[in-house]
Amino acid sequence: MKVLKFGGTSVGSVDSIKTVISILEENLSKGERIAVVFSAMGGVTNRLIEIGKMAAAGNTEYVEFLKGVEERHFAVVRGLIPVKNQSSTFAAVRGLFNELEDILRGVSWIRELSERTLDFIMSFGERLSTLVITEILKSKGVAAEFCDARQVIRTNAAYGMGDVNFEITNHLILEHFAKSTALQCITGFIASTAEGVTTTLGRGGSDYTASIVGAALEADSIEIWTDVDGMMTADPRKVANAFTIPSISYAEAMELSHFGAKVIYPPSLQPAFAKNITLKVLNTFNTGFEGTYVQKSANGKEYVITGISSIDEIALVNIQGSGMIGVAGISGRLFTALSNNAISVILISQASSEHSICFSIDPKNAQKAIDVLEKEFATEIGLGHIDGISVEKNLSIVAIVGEGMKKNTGISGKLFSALGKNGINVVATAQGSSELNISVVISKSDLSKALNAIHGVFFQSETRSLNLFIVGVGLIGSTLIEQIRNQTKFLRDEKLLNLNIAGLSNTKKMLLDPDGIKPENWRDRVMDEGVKTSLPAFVQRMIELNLPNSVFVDCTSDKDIVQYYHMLLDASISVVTPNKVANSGSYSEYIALQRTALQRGVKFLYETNVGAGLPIINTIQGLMASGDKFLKIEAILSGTLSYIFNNFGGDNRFVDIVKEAKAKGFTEPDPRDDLSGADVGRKILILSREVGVPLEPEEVKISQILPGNCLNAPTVDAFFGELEISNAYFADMQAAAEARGEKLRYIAALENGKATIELKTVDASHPFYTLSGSDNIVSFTTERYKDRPLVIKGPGAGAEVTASGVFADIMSISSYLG
Ligand SMILES: NC(=O)C1=CN([C@@H]2O[C@H](COP(=O)(O)OP(=O)(O)OC[C@H]3O[C@@H](n4cnc5c(N)ncnc54)[C@H](O)[C@@H]3O)[C@@H](O)[C@H]2O)C=CC1
Ligand SMILES: N[C@@H](CC=O)C(=O)O
Ligand code: NA
Repeated sequence: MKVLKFGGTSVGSVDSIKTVISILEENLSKGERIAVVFSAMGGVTNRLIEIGKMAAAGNTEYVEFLKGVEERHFAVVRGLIPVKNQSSTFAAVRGLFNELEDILRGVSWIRELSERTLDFIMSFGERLSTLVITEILKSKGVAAEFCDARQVIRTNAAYGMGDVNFEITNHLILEHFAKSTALQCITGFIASTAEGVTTTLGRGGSDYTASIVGAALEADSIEIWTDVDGMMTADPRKVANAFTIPSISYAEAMELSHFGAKVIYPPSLQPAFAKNITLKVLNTFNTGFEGTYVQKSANGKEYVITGISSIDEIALVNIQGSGMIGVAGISGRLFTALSNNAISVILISQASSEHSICFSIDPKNAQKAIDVLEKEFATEIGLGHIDGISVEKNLSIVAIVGEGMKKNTGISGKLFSALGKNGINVVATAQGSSELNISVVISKSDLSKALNAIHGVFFQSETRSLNLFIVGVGLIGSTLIEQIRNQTKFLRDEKLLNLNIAGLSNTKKMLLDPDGIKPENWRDRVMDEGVKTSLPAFVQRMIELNLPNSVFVDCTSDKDIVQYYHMLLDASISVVTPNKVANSGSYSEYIALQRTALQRGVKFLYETNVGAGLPIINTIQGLMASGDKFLKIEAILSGTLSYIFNNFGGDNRFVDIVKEAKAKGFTEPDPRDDLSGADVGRKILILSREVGVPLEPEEVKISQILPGNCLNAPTVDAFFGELEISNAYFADMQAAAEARGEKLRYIAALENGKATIELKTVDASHPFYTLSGSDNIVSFTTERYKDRPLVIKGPGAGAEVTASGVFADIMSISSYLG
């Protein structure tokens, strides 16, 4: 025997009822004995309540509303019963509506709607839907019988939530089913008292009916047909990556539902659980899908936790005082007082110091809880043994649930680290000794971020998302987006990582879209949908969006953008940038950014500040962390100048080589920054700081290679004009070096705490002699690399190598966030 139950949306329209009929026919065709329970058509119960209230208020418009309800049922009859068989069903439906109209007329006359009357009015929902579907089945030749559950389910007279008398009910059900072999179509949700007065079963009522019937008949299974793909790992409206849980235990289902999962209401399934009946949650609108099995013990678990649940809005009450330490009975009195006042407690936490107890409740009970407790502990408060009672609102609870917690260690570590890395503060926490659930109380504004971050770390085999906000889409920014585009498939398939570009800004327009801006059409979208660029608004919006795993990518050379880094890091948003401005300002600024990132548990990464994609900063940080000491750095740190000195000579004009370097994307947005030595100055300054020498910008000694007229040119155009007329100056310099068999090299050095940059000539024996293209070279002499320095060499400027360095920084954040 199998019991099937179809919910409101499953029986809500002609089309969905067609599917229901075919599901039933398929079961019958297998020769399986089944019984079926129906809810009212979707929305009808609420409509009937509304109609009842309108009638009680003397609002005669209820008549129109009732017509609407009637029409929905008529439409089903017209749509699914052959014309020749329709009239008797129309008459039966009309008969029920006549009865309902009479009652409502009475309600409107007396202007009173008791719980008892409301139960009776609501009963029409299930009676109508079940009647109509039974007739449809009969018209198709199925031996079906309408079963009014009021004949077989007995409750007391607690209207709105009747208490079932199982002894009598089980007996009545068995007796009823012994009488007939026809398919029983049972009205969900309703029951009656011994006197025959109609009652209802409360929340999850039709599931309860199925569960009561299934348990009484000792069914092999119960199928709950609903409008979603079973129970999900998290609320799919909040977590886009949520997926169906294939198998879940009764206990887990209970825990998840306690924390708000609405697909099934396990307390109503208790009778079935008690008889060990397997439950399946299936989707009428996706019949091929496996759905969720709910069983005594879940099998084949792939993940250590089963699901994540939450309560959107709770209040946290805290009671504390030195007089509570070691005093027995305080918590007993506390919770008794709450219980006597019908205040339900959702979560309790007490530190072992016994100095305080906090618990969470529905916020609508917050004031009542304070009043009750202030009264209960008036004496202790008066004596100062209890400091007082405080309430914090705008909080949410997130709970991870799963039997896997009993067997595995490190689960709470993983939970708290996911929260920590996303800057989510945990206000209170509780773990039951059943080890089935760990709950955390957090700020309501962090709820969606927390759910997504936690879901990401626990359901690893699903794709994780990193949310990128890219400002500046010039050479490096646009190349980065292109690289992301080319890697999207690889990262998704091989690394289970989704790089979601959630924001983009150029100097004119900006666009933020948490659902992602595709790298294929970002230009069009920013142009068409973007709004006028405002950096403060961009940053503000990012912080408001509060997406998990957010990364701000600054691909500008803007000096003012840096002021936002603090704000971003402080909001637990990582920052990745090739822009050197932040790290080459004052030392205090540099160190403050490092500290903020550290404190907030996020990353500030800038490998491309020096040598573009070459692993220079990472190498230093690795050596420093492992205790090496830097004695000397010698380096060529300008891709532009390297390119110039590698290619200038012969018939080439200096100005043309500079223009070539610019065209190849080696120069700074303003090439004067390269030729003036300013860019190299920033780089050696950053290296100094990384190796622990706290220099200020003005302490870097830069010797100029440019003649005064070029150096002082007011605009980029004027600068190129001056270069045109200064060719001889550079040509002489180059020729002199060549004559000696040497090459011009602009070398930065750090030694004995002093940073210098000089134009030198080197002969063939010098390690810096053989360079080509935009090569950078860095030589580190350290205590460990003393006799033979550690050398890093390669292209140190250009779109591809720089963008890939930025990309690598982004990837290292993704592995950090796990
Ligand atoms: N080109 C290279 O080889 C390397 C460049 N870098 C650094 O990368 C950064 C970008 O360089 P490129 O892409 O070559 O320069 P670029 O000039 O091509 O791109 C910078 C873009 O940022 C935009 N921008 C400036 N301020 C902005 C703001 N407030 N909001 C939105 N957009 C803004 C500009 O309009 C421009 O489109 C610079 O900081 C540079 O120092 C670092 C290493 C190597
Ligand atoms: N303009 C810079 C680019 C890298 O930082 C250079 O030429 O090295
Ligand atoms: Na680098």
